[in-house]
Amino acid sequence: MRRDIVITLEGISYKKKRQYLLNQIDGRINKGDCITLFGPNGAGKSTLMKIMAGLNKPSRGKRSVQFHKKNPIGYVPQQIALFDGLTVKDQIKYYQKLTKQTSTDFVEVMIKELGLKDILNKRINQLSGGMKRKVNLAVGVIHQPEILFLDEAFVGVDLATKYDMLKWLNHLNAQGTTIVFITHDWYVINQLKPSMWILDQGEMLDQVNWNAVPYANIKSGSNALKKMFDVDLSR
Ligand SMILES: Nc1ncnc2c1ncn2[C@@H]1O[C@H](COP(=O)(O)OP(=O)(O)OP(=O)(O)O)[C@@H](O)[C@H]1O
Repeated sequence: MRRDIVITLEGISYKKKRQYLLNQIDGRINKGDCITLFGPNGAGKSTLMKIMAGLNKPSRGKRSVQFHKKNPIGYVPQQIALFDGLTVKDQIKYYQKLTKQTSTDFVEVMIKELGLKDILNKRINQLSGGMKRKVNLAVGVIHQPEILFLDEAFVGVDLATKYDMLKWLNHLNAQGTTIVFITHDWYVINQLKPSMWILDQGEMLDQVNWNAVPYANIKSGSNALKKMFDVDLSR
């Protein structure tokens, strides 16, 4: 079955201070895809994600999008962007209003699935780092985006919290939300079962399914990238 294309990237390059941070990246994201941008520190993952999300303009190349909603993108940044003094409940209400999300059903299901009920009346500055990540995810998807970008959304999250977040993401993906994420966590990759776009030093080396990692073409990659693959294979 042919699925709708959401984003197409053709020959995307990104230059900063005469240095190419991304070089000739091609790719296609279809509706309902789950994709991880994978590679060592400094590979260019966050830079590429920002271009995909329309937050950065490429120096060269073309990004085409086919969106259907008015507010199609959800972007959960590495930095937690919440108001310290607000309660979780008020935080959710604030973003609900801001994004004109009128489906209280969706918000209720999210609160239940993400396990936010017990912390609704807590202020953000009373929450642990992992709990803040959960709330950060909740506000990032509150408007039911067509495509969700997650830049290292699981840093410092314990396994129980991760379980809730992954269950919710799998649920959204099964409902048709396209997901693109960055993580250094193999557990997260194994749970979300994504296609892996393997990046190193601004180059796209291969695109493989998560369970075809042993066959990925990383020959021209750095030692750092090779070590990352060794870690997986020796588990
Ligand atoms: N504004 C900028 N000016 C100059 N260099 C930059 C800028 N932003 C990023 N870089 C450089 O571009 C490269 C890619 O950065 P990017 O944050 O995209 O990598 P990443 O793969 O997401 O890394 P990490 O896993 O550490 O988050 C790095 O070498 C970084 O130092």
